[in-house]
Amino acid sequence: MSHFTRSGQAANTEIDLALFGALGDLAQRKLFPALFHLDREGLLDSGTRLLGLARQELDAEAFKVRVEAALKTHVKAEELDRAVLKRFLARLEYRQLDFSQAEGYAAIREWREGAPRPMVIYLSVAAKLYGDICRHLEASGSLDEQSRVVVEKPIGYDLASSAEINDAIGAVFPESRIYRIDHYLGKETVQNLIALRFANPLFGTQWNQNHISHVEITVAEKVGIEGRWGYFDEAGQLRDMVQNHLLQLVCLIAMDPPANLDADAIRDEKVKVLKALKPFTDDMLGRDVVRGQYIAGTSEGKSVPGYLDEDGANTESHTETFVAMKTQVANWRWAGVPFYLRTGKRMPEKLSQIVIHFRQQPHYIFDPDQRGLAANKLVIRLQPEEGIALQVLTKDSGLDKGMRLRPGPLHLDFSSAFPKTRIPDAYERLLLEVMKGQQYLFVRRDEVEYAWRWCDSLIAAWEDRNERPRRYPAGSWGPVASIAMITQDGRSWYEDY
Ligand SMILES: NC(=O)C1=CN([C@@H]2O[C@H](COP(=O)(O)OP(=O)(O)OC[C@H]3O[C@@H](n4cnc5c(N)ncnc54)[C@H](OP(=O)(O)O)[C@@H]3O)[C@@H](O)[C@H]2O)C=CC1
Ligand SMILES: O=C1O[C@H](COP(=O)(O)O)[C@@H](O)[C@H](O)[C@H]1O
Repeated sequence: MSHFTRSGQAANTEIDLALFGALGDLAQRKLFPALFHLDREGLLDSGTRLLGLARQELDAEAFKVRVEAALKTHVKAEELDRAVLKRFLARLEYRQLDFSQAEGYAAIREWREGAPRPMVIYLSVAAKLYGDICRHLEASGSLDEQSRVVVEKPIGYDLASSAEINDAIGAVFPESRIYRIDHYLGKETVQNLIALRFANPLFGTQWNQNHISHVEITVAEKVGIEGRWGYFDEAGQLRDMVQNHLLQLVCLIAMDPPANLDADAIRDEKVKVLKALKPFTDDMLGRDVVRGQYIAGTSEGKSVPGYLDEDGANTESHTETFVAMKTQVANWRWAGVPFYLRTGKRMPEKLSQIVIHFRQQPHYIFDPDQRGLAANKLVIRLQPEEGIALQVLTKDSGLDKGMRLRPGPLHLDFSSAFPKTRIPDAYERLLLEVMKGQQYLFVRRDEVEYAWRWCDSLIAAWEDRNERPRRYPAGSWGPVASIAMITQDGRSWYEDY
C-alpha cells in the first residue's frame, strides 16, 4: 500500500510489526488504539501482521481478548467500528518471550520466514532491555537490511548510560533505521509550530531577541504517578519530561529555519539549539531552578495522597514531581531572552502551552495609565483545546472611551475552525511515519545526548546540594517559589487558562 508523504511522493506502508512489551501500559493504552485508528483510516496494509511479545503465557485468543478490552477502554465507542475491530484482531499473533534471554527469539525468525514486508520492531519496554533485545534479534537471524527499530524515551538515566544504550542499538541498526520516539513530536499542535514559524512571514521576521522579550513553556499534568512509582522515582520530572518533551519544544521554538523539511535538516537545527543551552551552575540553583514534590491535596474535588503516600512509595524519596526553571539559548537570535519552563504532576489541570511574549513598542503614545497593559503575546495551546491566540491591543469601543486600549485575542480554535477534522493521537502519526520510513519526527542520537549533557549539569548541581524538593499541595500550580522565580524578573506566568 502506498501513502502520500509531505513531499507528495508515494511511500510504502506495508510492514509487519513486532511489539515488545505488548501487555504493558503504553502498548495497551496508546499503541494498540493508535494502530486500530490507522486501520480504521485505511492506512494499514491488508497484509500487515502484528506480533505481540510479552512475558506472560497466553495463547493468541487470550491475547486478542486483552487487546479488545484495551480498545474498548481507550477508543471511543462510536469509533470502534465492528468490522474494523474484526479485521484488526485478525492481524494479531502472540508469542511468550523473556526478552533478556536468547532462547525463544527463533520464534520471531520463524514468524518472519517468507514475509515480503519489512519488519518494524517496537520496543515498548524499559530502555535497559534495548541492548539485549537488539543483540538477540540479530543473533537469531530475525533481522534483514530493511528492519527498523522504534525505541521509547527516556533513553538512559544520564549521558553515560544513554551513550551505552545508543551504542548497543547502534551495533545492530544503522542510525537511518533507528526511530527514537518523543511522542510530543507526534502531536499535531507540536508539528504546527513548524508551520506557524516557517510558513508565516509575519512571525518569521519577528522571531528573535529584537522583538521577543521572553518565552514561557508550561506542561502541567493533572495525573499523579498512576501506578508507575518504581519507574518514576528513579527518573523524576526532569528526566521524565524535561530531558525530552520540554527540550524538544524549546528546540522547535528556538531553532533557525531548516533549509528544507528533511529529517536531518530539521535535526541539525535542533542540535544547534541544544548545544547553545546555557549549562547550569551551582549559583543558579536557588535563583533559576525550583524543584517540587506534591503532598496530599485535591484533584477534581477529591482528596488525593501525596507522592510519598502513593502505592509502592519510599518515604525518604527526594525525587521531584515538579520542576520550574529559567534557561537561556546563548546565541545571536536569543541573547538575553529567558525561556521559563515548568512542568509537574498533580497540577490543577492538564495544560501544555507555549507563550511568546513580544516586547513593548519602543515609543508609547497612549494613556500613561495604560502603559502597563500587556504587550502582544502569542499563546500556543498544545493540549487540550488546541489552538493559537494572538493577544493584541485594540481601541476600547464607546464614545466615552477616547483612545483607551483593550487587550483581546485573535483566536484560532482548531476544533471550531476545522470542525470535521479529528485530531489524531501522537502515536498514530508516529507509527505511520515509521511505516513510511520517514524520520523527521524522530530524535537523532546527538539530540538525545546534548539534551542529557544539559540535564546532567543540573543533576550534578542538585546532587551536590542534596536538598529536599519544596512541597506543594496536589491540585496547585507548584511551589510558591516557582512564582517567585519569575516575579523576581518583573514577570508572571501567563494565567488565562
Ligand atoms: N506508559 C507511558 O505512558 C509511557 C511509557 N514510555 C516508555 O515506554 C516504555 C514502556 O513503558 P510502559 O508500557 O509504561 O511499561 P510497562 O512496565 O507497563 O510495560 C513493559 C512490558 O514489558 C514487559 N517486560 C518487562 N521485562 C520483560 C522481559 N524481560 N521479558 C518479557 N517481557 C518483559 C512487562 O511485563 P511484566 O508486566 O510481566 O513485567 C510489561 O508488560 C518504557 O521505555 C517507558 O519509559 C514513554 C512514554 C509514556
Ligand atoms: O512521556 C511521558 O508523558 C506523559 C505525558 O504525556 P501527555 O501526552 O499526556 O502530555 C507523562 O504523564 C509521563 O509521565 C511521561 O513518561
